[in-house]
Amino acid sequence: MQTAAMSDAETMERLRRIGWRGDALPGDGRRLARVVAQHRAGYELHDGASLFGAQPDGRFLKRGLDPSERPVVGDFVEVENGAPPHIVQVRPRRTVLSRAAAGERYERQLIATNIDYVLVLTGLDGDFNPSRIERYLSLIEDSGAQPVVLLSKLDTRDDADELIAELRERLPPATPIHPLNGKDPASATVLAPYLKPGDSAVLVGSSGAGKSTLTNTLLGTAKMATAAVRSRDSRGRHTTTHRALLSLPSGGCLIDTPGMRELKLTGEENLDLFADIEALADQCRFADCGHGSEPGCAVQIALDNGDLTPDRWRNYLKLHDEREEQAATLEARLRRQRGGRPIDRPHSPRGQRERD
Ligand SMILES: Nc1nc2c(ncn2[C@@H]2O[C@H](COP(=O)(O)OP(=O)(O)OP(=O)(O)O)[C@@H](O)[C@H]2O)c(=O)[nH]1
Ligand SMILES: [Zn+2]
Repeated sequence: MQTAAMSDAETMERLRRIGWRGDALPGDGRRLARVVAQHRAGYELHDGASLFGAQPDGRFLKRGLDPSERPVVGDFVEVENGAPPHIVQVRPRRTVLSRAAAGERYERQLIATNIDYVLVLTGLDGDFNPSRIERYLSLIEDSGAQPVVLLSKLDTRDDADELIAELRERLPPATPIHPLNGKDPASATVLAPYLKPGDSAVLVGSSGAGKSTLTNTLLGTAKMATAAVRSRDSRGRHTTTHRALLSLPSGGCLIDTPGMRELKLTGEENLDLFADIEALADQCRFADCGHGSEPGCAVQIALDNGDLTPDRWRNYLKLHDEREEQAATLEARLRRQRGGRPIDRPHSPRGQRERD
């Protein structure tokens, strides 16, 4: 009995280092593992001790199954031993990062699950772009994961304080913002609260922002290839060799999948960060106000009296247009697929026309 209890405790300890927070281990000779990658040929799993390949059970392959029920990166799954091992069950997810996707019908595509913190990394160099950070935040909203904004390359800029202050003004007050030097271990210690045992984090941001550099600093070794940034556009080359799950010395883990790195807006993200502007637009005299020269336009009034800054309005329009464009592309594609019949559009933020 004693040995069995010991080995359960050890198993639990190992699983905790790859982000497991539950307490019940599966019986029936099954074991628990985490999905770290998905290939055409099957899944790559990690059980806290080693990586191994696995196939999904037949029921996951059934046609018509809601794709969100299939195992995805980040999932904790129960595995039955065999040659090869089989995934027989997906454990309940604590968070779900997803994006809109075009398929046979309009649906969400899962990017990763059981992520506690999304570390949104932006360089304080030419890469610095507050609107892009806002767009990342809108993607993370409703996922259950907490966004954390990281500003790298603090050491390269004398006027960083101004940029940071500007950003603090724009972002929701609860969003943590940490300026840092990704090459300096002392500077990266601000991340400790997000990388405790049982925590899962992902690092997202444009190429060259410093993801590999920061990851190496957190790992305490130079395991990932980093490339010199071309000075003209601050972009690095895509040199990261793919490793999906990294256990950090601090006890937490970092999930690093190509899908996460390519996190993009797709047309269904909500615009809650601009809820104040949406509320303003609802007050325009005309339900279909274009917010140009219409009489009684609440947006123009707010712009005139300074309640709304031109910058924020521009950002809103940019995000809005991007979203509309993506939704339209998606709609056109879906319409082609179903032979020209119109479909229900994803919810549009410009609902004024429906107002009476
Ligand atoms: N001075 C300074 N340079 C940094 C910092 N973080 C990253 N760099 C440099 O920026 C360049 C790009 O960093 P990477 O870590 O390769 O960027 P990445 O986000 O992983 O890029 P991809 O692999 O293309 O996605 C490298 O030359 C780093 O040395 C920092 O905080 N300060
Ligand atoms: Zn208006």
